[in-house]
Amino acid sequence: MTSTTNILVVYTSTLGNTQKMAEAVAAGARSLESTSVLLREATEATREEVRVCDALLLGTPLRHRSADARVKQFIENTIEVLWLTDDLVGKVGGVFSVGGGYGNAGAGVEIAQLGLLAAMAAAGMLLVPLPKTTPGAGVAGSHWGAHGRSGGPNMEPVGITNEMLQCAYHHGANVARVAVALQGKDLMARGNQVPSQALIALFSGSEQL
Ligand SMILES: Cc1cc2nc3c(=O)[nH]c(=O)nc-3n(C[C@H](O)[C@H](O)[C@H](O)COP(=O)(O)O)c2cc1C
Repeated sequence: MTSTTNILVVYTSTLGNTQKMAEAVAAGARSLESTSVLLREATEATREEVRVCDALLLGTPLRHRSADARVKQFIENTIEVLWLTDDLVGKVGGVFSVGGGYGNAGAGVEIAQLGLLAAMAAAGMLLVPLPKTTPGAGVAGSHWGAHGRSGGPNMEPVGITNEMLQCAYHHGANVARVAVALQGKDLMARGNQVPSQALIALFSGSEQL
């Protein structure tokens, strides 16, 4: 009997574009037979949902060259605490984002995506990049993850394209494939000292660990 691989997709969205990317990412993860996929808004997702998943796909709208505050809050409430308890070591991670664009500097895509990946790396997660072989990568690949651009040349809202959604779909499928391949394996060395219960309690707030 094949076991189920749990994929958690977390995002936030105000205008709906990041939600579309998240739904495409989730559809890609669902395209594998042995996955169970949970799509959650960042303010709704719980620490327990993150603790029990095998892979986390985290998506954000860009806000002033950085992640949206709701996604940052999600990181503080979940990844940061589970970093202390080592519950995320060896889980698989991937990221996606949406921005309005504006400017050849990429409007902060790499900085924002790397910020999300840094939180995952600190927690010991295995990060899945976005190779340029990915369909749609020519318009929606940053190498770090899938990125949709919702704005036109003058920041007018034009929405994201099917090609961008296609890229998000394949990124979701890639992350899920890696998680399925690693299912049940514990590859990372252990044995370093864990933080004190007092420190864990200080960081963990009211939600039960
Ligand atoms: C206050 C504010 C700051 C923004 N900063 C950026 C930015 O730094 N880079 C960028 O590409 N887009 C930026 N945008 C554009 C949004 O990322 C874009 O509208 C995106 O589609 C929002 O995601 P949503 O459609 O899921 O709500 C900003 C939008 C707002 C309202």
